[in-house]
Amino acid sequence: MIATRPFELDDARRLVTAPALRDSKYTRGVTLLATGSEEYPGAAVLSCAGALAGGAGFMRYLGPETPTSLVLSRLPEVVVGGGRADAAVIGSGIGSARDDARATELRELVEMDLPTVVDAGALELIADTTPKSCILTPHESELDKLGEQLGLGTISTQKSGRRRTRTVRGKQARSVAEHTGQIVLIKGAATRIVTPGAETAHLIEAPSHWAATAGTGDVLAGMIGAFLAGAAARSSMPLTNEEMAWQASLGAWVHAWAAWTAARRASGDHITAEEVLDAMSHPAMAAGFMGPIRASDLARAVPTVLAATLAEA
Ligand SMILES: NC(=O)C1=CN([C@@H]2O[C@H](COP(=O)(O)OP(=O)(O)OC[C@H]3O[C@@H](n4cnc5c(N)ncnc54)[C@H](OP(=O)(O)O)[C@@H]3O)[C@@H](O)[C@H]2O)[C@@H](O)CC1
Ligand SMILES: Nc1ncnc2c1ncn2[C@@H]1O[C@H](COP(=O)(O)OP(=O)(O)O)[C@@H](O)[C@H]1O
Repeated sequence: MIATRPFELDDARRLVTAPALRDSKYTRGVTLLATGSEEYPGAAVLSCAGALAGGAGFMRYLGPETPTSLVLSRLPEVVVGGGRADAAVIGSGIGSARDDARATELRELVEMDLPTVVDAGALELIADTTPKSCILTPHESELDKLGEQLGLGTISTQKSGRRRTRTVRGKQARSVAEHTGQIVLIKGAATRIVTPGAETAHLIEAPSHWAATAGTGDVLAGMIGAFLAGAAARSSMPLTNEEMAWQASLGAWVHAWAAWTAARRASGDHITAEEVLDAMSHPAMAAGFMGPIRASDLARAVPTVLAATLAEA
């Protein structure tokens, strides 16, 4: 088992910032999203919703006609078209990045010195590019595929029991991180963030399992993009791998608590930021009536989690 360090409320408190007097939409970070496709237009909306919920100062969306008009009709805050950005999110809702009309732009983003979340169909670009400043966000089967493309073997053949699968998955994420030099965030009930060269991975154990529904990974990718853009815009130097990994971990932690908050709201209860803070302070005791959520419910709960995190300690 690789060594892990749980990501906790105090870590989130250190990382989440509120806008200050001199801030503008640009200083809060510009996020570029090249997500969604004619096949999966909904993922474009969900990833943009994740970025907006995470507090993006300015969002650009680059994509084909159907997802573009869907994004504009659902989220008029988003500006359509490419342009200067502090971070990017690519691949969510793209079946195959190699076959996508944006393939050239996607490859450029993978190889640029720009913090970039590489999700779903864009993961297939990693094996035949020279990636730089990327956070790879595979789920288990995408990690397996990526390992295979990189010549590192698969995990599916080695599955035997939950604990063994987790161990093997952690090792596989570590070898992809070391081989590519990029950060790997492996999604699941437990999410791990592995940084190349770092001994310890960050670990987020979800306080509920209601996030296990289609589209929540798209929300996560967008939210991490917004966090990266904010951190990059605040910094006078390019973000280090370590700083990027902290933002990815923050994204996974906020996402897990947003799922918890949305599931509590599904019971009909009005859950305040104060109650969320109480649950986050004593995660082992977090309880209450819960019910099914949609990915968009999760995105809507993100601002409450951020408000709870920003409360005075
Ligand atoms: N609203 C939107 O627009 C949405 C768009 N989305 C977008 O869709 C794209 C494809 O993403 P994806 O994760 O679904 O695909 P993929 O990487 O192939 O993994 C497949 C995994 O599922 C499993 N599996 C398959 N069928 C199964 C079954 N019947 N019952 C059980 N398991 C089954 C299969 O397991 P296997 O059988 O291979 O072991 C494998 O583990 C991507 O771009 C994403 O962003 C999503 O975010 C959703 C919302
Ligand atoms: N059993 C579970 N418990 C808690 N969280 C889960 C569970 N299963 C999946 N998740 C979370 O839900 C999200 C699913 O992402 P992903 O697999 O990319 O789905 P999609 O492509 O449909 O968006 C991830 O953030 C993952 O950590």
